[in-house]
Amino acid sequence: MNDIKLAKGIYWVGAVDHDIPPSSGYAGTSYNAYLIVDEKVTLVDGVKYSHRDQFWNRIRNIIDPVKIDYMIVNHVEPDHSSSLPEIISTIKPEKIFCSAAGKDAIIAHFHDESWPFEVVKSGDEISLGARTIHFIMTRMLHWPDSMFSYLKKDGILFSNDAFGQHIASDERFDDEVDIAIPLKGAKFFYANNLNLLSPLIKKTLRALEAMNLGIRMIAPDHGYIWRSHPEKILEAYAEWSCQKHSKEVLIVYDTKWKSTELMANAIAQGIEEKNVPVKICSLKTWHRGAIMEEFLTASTIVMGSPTINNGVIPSMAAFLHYIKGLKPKNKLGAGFGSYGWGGEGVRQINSTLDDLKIKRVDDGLRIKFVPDEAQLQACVEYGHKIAEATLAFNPGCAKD
Ligand SMILES: Cc1cc2nc3c(=O)[nH]c(=O)nc-3n(C[C@H](O)[C@H](O)[C@H](O)COP(=O)(O)O)c2cc1C
Repeated sequence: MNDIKLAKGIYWVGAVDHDIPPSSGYAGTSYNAYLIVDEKVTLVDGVKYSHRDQFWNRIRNIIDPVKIDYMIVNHVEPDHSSSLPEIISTIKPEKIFCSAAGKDAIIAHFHDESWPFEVVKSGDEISLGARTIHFIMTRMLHWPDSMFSYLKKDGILFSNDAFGQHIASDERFDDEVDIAIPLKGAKFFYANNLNLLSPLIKKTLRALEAMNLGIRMIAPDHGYIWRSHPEKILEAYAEWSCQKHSKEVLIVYDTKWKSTELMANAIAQGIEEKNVPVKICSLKTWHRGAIMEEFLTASTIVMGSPTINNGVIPSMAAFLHYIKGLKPKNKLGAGFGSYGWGGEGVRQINSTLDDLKIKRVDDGLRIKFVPDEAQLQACVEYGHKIAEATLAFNPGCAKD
């Protein structure tokens, strides 16, 4: 097993996981942990318990684990911390550095108050010998305990889940692959985990800039390490947290007997006729996470559902619930669907758009049972209207 070095004396000692259930919406991930060999040998974060063998083998390849003095816990979510009891009992660290909320969360997970906690706050520094670590609290990004650890001499920011990507790969660094690959993974991660925290992310990015740290590398807890292009992911986060988007429409729908599908296709035709890019995402084939990844940078969402039992079809109900939690801002929306009698489905879509303060094109388009030629033409014209509203929609950067 070859050592994977970020810089002299600084190693990746994480684990790659190809065994993620398809329900997650991504094919695999890595749990990134880091080892700094200095006078005080320091471990930054752990890995998921199921993948600890890879982690221990990597560490043993470099040093006897009992020689580790310090443990830093940047984030207590179990994919990084479920190996902690075994790590602590094996290495018996002199100190465990974490935030105040991190200490609470570690105790609430593992119920052992005797561990040698050393609570740190923003601006605190510890010396490892030749190197110094500077701590930056990033509360609620994305858990209350989250913090960054910045290795000053080497300019490496250990950023826990921020800037991460759920990708299982043989390569570890952004410069070993096409940069579009880690950026796409980071976009999925942001859209599905962080979008609701965008105001806080903007604030954190501003604070990081003001600190003028001279970051040379960003080492997240998942996916590729931003070794050569840290500026690319910082720029991407600045754009995503502003909820900047291109003029593009997503049609998200489901159908039982295909009438809503006929409507979706005709609406898409109308949008295309006005030269606005459009993607049709059937909830039967698209994972909600992939839809949110697209929606992060698309201006307009058009959601379609038949009315089933006085509401939307269950797959759309699940999607509306999901999108509500992620709080997209600065967007335009519309609803449509086929119905038999009451037609409440479109009203339910409208109500979610209103709750999210997504600007509605209008009250939506409903068609009784199966659309005929004239009704399909009305759908094409509805597509024209959505495209025109999209072209006229220029909201700028989202307000905090
Ligand atoms: C189980 C079931 C429940 C339904 N409940 C309603 C309802 O409460 N209100 C309504 O307007 N239509 C209701 N419908 C009728 C459908 O909305 C109608 O068949 C519609 O055309 C289906 O659209 P689709 O072809 O896109 O699936 C129901 C249909 C089914 C199969």
